[in-house]
Amino acid sequence: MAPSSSPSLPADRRPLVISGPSGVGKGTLYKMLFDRHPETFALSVSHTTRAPRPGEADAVDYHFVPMAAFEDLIARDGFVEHAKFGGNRYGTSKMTIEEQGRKGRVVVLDIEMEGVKQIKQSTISARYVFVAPPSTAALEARLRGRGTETEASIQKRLDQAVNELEYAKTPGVHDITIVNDDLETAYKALEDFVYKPLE
Ligand SMILES: Nc1ncnc2c1ncn2[C@@H]1O[C@H](COP(=O)(O)OP(=O)(O)OP(=O)(O)O)[C@@H](O)[C@H]1O
Repeated sequence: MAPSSSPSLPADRRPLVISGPSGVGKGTLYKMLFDRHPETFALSVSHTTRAPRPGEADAVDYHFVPMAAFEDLIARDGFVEHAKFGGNRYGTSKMTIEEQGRKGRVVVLDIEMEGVKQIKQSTISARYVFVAPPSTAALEARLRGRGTETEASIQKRLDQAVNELEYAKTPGVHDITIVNDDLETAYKALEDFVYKPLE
C-alpha cells in the first residue's frame, strides 16, 4: 500500500473517469484521494459557456469561454466529450487532459453519463469508476442534506439518477462499481482500485 502522505503515483497512470448520480459522493471520494495522496492527481478542468458564479475563477473551476470559441473547438475535434445543459455547453478538451498528464499526474474526470459514453468512443484510454448510492432514499437524503439544490433541481437529479443507474448495469461499461454507503469503506475500495498493480 502506498504511504498516505507523500506523492505516490499509481502503477496505472491512465485518466480516471468517475461517474455516478448527482449527490452520490463522487466529489467527496476523489477529494479524499487528493488529500491522502498529495501532488499525485489533477482534476480535469472543464470548458463551459456559462457565466462564472461569484467566487469561481477561470482555469480553476472552469475554463470560461464564449459560445463561438466553444463551437470552434468542437469543429476542430478538440473535445473528448461535450454536452449542452440548459442552453450552456460543457466539455472536456483533449488539450486539458494532455497538459495535466504531462505534469506527471493522474487526471481525474468527474463527468456524467453522456460524457462517459463519448469518452468510451474516443481514442482516450481511461479507467472507469462508477459510484452508486446504497439506496435511492440515501441519495435523496444526501442531495437534500448538501443544501445546494432547489426542490426542482433535486427532482431533476433523482430522475436522471434512474438513467445513470440503468446505464451502469451495462456489462463492461465500468471497471469498478463502488457503493458509497460507509464513506471510509467506499474510499478504501477506490484507493485499492486506483493503486492496484498492473495486470
Ligand atoms: N458515504 C457517505 N455517507 C453519507 N453522506 C455522504 C457520503 N458520501 C458523501 N456524502 C455527502 O453527500 C453529499 C453529496 O456528496 P458530493 O457533493 O460529494 O456528491 P457528488 O456525487 O460529487 O455530487 P454532484 O455530482 O452533484 O457534484 C455531501 O453533503 C456529502 O458530504
